[in-house]
Amino acid sequence: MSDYEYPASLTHDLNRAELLNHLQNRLDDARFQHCLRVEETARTLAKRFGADVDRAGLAGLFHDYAKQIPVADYKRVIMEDGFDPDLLNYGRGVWHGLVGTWFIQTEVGLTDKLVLQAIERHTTGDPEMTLLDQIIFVADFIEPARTLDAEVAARKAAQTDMRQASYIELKNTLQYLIAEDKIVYPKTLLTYNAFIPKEG
Ligand SMILES: Nc1ncnc2c1ncn2[C@@H]1O[C@H](COP(=O)(O)OP(=O)(O)O)[C@@H](O)[C@H]1O
Repeated sequence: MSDYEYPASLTHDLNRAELLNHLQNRLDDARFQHCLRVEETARTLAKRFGADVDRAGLAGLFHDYAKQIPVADYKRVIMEDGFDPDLLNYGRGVWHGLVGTWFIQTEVGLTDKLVLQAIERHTTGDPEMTLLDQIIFVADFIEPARTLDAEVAARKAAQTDMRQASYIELKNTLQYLIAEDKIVYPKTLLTYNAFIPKEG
């Protein structure tokens, strides 16, 4: 198993064992293992594209911290802590990124804005996604346990082109949501428009 330590400036002095303990308090083992794989994948992508490896690893490790928090807790935080009430029309799939960072700040104490932003954007995307944001967005989609056609195609694209890899993921997510008659958080559509390859 990987054993990366992160700079105290990013973790507020939490060592790796303490970080993993926080994750394991909130996640079942399958989801925890996924987080470790996304950490590894994010670090690889960050090295490949010259992004901040520690921020990528830490954001990858914590991206799904809030994935299994009870719906009632989310609803309370959305209603009481200044979130857009429109979020109540969506579910945990959308909340664990956009609202999940509230739990990460409150319970773990991580405060690095770039790490939190990458986690915030990892599910819905954002038209303004930075390279670090794209790395977390894509790492979640191409970690080694992902084997669907679109995931394999995105992994191949991510050898050279993070915007193309992000685009493949965005297209797949929208196709999936529509095929399954699921509600679409509109920011993903705006992100798709921003990432669609330009002609010529
Ligand atoms: N724009 C969106 N609107 C509604 N649901 C979405 C949107 N984008 C992603 N989702 C759904 O949210 C869930 C969590 O997505 P994601 O974070 O990518 O998966 P995971 O956390 O399992 O790696 C998935 O079911 C996904 O289809």
